[in-house]
Amino acid sequence: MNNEEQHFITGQVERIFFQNDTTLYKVLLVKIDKTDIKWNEDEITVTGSFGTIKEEGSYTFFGDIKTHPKYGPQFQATNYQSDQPTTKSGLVAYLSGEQFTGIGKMTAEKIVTALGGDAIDKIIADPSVLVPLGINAKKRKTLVDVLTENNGMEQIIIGLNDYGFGSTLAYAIYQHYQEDTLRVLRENPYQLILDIDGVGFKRADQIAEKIGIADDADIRLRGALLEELNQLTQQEGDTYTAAEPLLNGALNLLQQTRRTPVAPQKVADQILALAHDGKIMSEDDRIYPRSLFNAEWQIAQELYRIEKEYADKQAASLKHFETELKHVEKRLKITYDDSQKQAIKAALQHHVFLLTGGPGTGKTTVINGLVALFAQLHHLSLDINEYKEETFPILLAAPTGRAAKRMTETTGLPASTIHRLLGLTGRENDPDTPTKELEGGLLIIDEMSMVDTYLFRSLVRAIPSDMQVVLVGDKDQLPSVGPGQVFSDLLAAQILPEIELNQIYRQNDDSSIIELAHDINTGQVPANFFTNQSDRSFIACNAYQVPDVIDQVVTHAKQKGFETSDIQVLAPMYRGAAGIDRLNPMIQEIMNPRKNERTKEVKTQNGVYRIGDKVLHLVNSPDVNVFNGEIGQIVGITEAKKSKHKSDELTIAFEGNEVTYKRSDWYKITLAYCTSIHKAQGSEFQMVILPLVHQEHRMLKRNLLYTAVTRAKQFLILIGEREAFETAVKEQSANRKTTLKERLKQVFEQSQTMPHQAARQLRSTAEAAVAPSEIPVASDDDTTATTATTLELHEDEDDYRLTVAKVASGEIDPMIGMGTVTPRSFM
Ligand SMILES: Nc1ncnc2c1ncn2[C@@H]1O[C@H](COP(=O)(O)OP(=O)(O)OP(=O)(O)O)[C@@H](O)[C@H]1O
Repeated sequence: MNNEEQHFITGQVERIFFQNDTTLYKVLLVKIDKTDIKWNEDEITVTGSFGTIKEEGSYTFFGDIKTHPKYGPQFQATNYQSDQPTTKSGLVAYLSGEQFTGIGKMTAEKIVTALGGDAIDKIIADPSVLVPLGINAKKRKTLVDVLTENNGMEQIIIGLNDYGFGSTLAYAIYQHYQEDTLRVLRENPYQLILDIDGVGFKRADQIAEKIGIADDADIRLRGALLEELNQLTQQEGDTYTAAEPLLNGALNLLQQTRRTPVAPQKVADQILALAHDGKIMSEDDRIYPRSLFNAEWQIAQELYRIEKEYADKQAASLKHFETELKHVEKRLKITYDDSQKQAIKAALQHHVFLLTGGPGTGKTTVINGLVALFAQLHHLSLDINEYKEETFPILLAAPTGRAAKRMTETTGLPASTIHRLLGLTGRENDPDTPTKELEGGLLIIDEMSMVDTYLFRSLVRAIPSDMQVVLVGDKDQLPSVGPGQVFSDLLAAQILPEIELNQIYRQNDDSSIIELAHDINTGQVPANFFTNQSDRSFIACNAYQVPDVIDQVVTHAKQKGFETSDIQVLAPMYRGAAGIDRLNPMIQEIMNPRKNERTKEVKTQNGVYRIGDKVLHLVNSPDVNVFNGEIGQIVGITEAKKSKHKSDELTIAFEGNEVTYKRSDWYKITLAYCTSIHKAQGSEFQMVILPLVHQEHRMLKRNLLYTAVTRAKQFLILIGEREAFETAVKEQSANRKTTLKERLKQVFEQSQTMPHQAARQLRSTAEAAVAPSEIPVASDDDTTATTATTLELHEDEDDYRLTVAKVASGEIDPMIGMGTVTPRSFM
């Protein structure tokens, strides 16, 4: 319960105005019997998280009156109880009601006469009380089932309300544990950290404290360690960490929530215990979340399986490669250079082949030639209409919707996201979710640099051993948002055949952008970097001047006829004077201002949305075929009173796809006039405007700048501080900590297999980490003392955006499940 003053309303539910099927949130109209609030009418709207609510049922709601900005005063319930009928007639009416199929008034009367006013409690406690009443087994079963279901769920929801969970989380928790919910919460609330997306250590610890779990209880220390291990790997994109940061981080987390120091030795003991139980894995001085440890091994083993099983099989006969390729060249009107030819040949000869190259080096051109030649050699038609019953034998996929669409456009063949290909919804909590097995002869994956460890593991598992696989990407681009750097590890291992294309083709005399990108990659600031060219320019200014300069540039571009979709501002961070949050509303005012009183707009805590606004989708939603990073345009606004769902709605057009978002879905979108560079991976724009300033020095890395620059098709406008650009060119992007390369070597060269227990050297590592001088112990007046690692911002700021959006929309409670967001994120 919260600490605010609690009031109550007892009454009958007259109508359920609204209920959300995927949360427990409901809006009810209640006829008041009794209350301690001042209210002049006999009805009131009550909102809150409830289990099954029956119209005409009698309930007591606890909470307080709150004024909703739109709907006015309502009673916001933090908890409730069902006032079961206790009068004889009330009970009879209830038990002979619709939900008790087959129970008539006579039977109900018989029960109430025999068992009295607390008949329901008696039946739930011991169903055999019905036997002497001569009620047949079928009816007895109905009675017991319906009563336990109604009451069981109700008790659990009431319990969850008691712990302060909002409707979305309460629903997720109930869905996961069902009737075990309250037992899990009582026995080990920290279990929720592992099982429920959105519950973090702090939240679980509040519950644990309430139910008296000791400061140094093993489960508490383990909860902190597991959360810290996940945070450390997720934030940095690593697949493992070391004992020392893990121990320090966990100690810090433990101290932050309860302020009582815990002996480092006790926490170190729990690292050992977790490793012993196989909950975390360790090897040498590395400590892995179990799922990532397994995923790296499985990737290596699956690739080995594919390679080995294929070795005996006959690859396509390449006797007449040159002649066959000539036909293809003629048809595609191209002459492949030597390395492109080699790439096509190698892809046809090998089972798994890696192709990398910078922008404009002909990767797509090679894919086209490969597809054509593969079809020619296997006598396959590339006309999709000829495959009515059978699956199309060439599978093309990319990690994002937009990259998949580009593949379709450039090859003329169907391409999908990897998620779609595998039948994943993107909402899977468990990275180990089983997927479909793939069918076909050739699989080509583009934009491989964006594929993370988990997704790649799912992909390779689904590949049958008679399928050839070609992985295409640009190794110098930013790595995936999720953990790992799969593509660069695969290349670095030098186990699988690979070719790098170096010759730049997409270039004419006027274009200097691609050349610039390649220069950036060498780590040299080119002499003409800050000199204006026909297709790019540099405007020097400091962080505080950036918005003004962008204002002028965008206004000018609009006057010149550039459309909203042509102009893309890309920035490294959300916050700061030159950050995305500052720039988006400003550009919105230029590109899509409020024209007059009648212009429709809806307000959110993050600003306003209008028809015509460019918006970014922040999560994967395969159910509506919209993916993380896709940009759409608002084409409709429907007010709640006119909408079927009684919620304000936005209709957004994505390429060839219109989707309606209820207000509760708005956390999935944000304005997209300016987006993060990470979100722009896999997309290209006519004009890219790129502000970089020194304030963002943590983010200024070569691969970030390279990725941003390579998004520009026609014009590139660099804005900001010279030294920020110079830093970005010079700062080699730090490699992520991963061991996929080693696993590949272990499996391919030494025939090793994944060990079941890897706690070998952990004891000494964990003990060594317990060096008291290195452990920050917050003093009483220093609740913010923390290690550098936990306060560092995530390289991928997009997690921040999603979390803030969720908080703003009420989807998540700001106190819980902060994910990668740290306290500083909210400053
Ligand atoms: N051998 C070649 N001869 C002539 N033109 C070529 C050759 N190879 C590629 N090109 C042309 O160069 C341009 C870029 O090629 P392509 O799109 O295949 O590169 P890419 O590596 O896929 O680029 P990006 O990664 O930027 O999409 C295309 O216009 C293509 O027709």
